[in-house]
Amino acid sequence: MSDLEALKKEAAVRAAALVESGMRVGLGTGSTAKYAIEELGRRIASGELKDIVGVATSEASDQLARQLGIPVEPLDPRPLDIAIDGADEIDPKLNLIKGLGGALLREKLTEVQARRFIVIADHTKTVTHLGEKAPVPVEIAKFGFLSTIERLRAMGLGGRLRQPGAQPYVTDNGNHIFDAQLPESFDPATLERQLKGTLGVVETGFFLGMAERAFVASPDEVRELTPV
Ligand SMILES: O=C(CO)[C@H](O)[C@H](O)COP(=O)(O)O
Repeated sequence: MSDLEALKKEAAVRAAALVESGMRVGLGTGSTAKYAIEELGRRIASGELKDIVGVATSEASDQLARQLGIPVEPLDPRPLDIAIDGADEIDPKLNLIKGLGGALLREKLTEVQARRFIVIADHTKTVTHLGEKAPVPVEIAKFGFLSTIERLRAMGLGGRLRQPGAQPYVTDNGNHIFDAQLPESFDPATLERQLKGTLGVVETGFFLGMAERAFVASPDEVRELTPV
């Protein structure tokens, strides 16, 4: 395991330690969230955790959780006790960019319902301002997606349709993703509102004011961050 992977796992184990028997838990998506799901599976297998219910934010996490003996249920209106997930960027207020893994819609639907939303990451994900390193993924309806992209470009956004191969990327919800390059200076909440008001946009990768704390692992220590 590389040093970076070891750091991601360390952050994930710290977050998974917050899960107690009987909790309903939002299960994130991505390479860091995978370590948290594995740790929950380990704690269940050892008898340390009982009666956990997971709500998975992607088909991949659903499958992994079931393989590890974590009971999985669909999202319903009941609150979740906790949700644990990775992020692509984390600013000092714990505003996030998420969705480079493509699961932003189910992640936001799940994590907004969690009493505690805990972010896990290695130190490369921390930024001073959102957009420093990552684009913001914007999930857009497949129908008319080129027209939606025109509307996004007309707002002054650069970026491109996510297309890893011959065909555009398709999310678990059957939509496409436009990875929008963010301007030098912008207000995330204003841009989020504008994007959500744009015809064809399903959801954005801005997760603003949602995270309670983050476990961020650096080579020296795991730092526990709360919004500044
Ligand atoms: O938002 C996500 C998936 O939609 C992931 O949480 C995010 O991309 C971070 O992934 P990783 O832990 O693999 O760096």
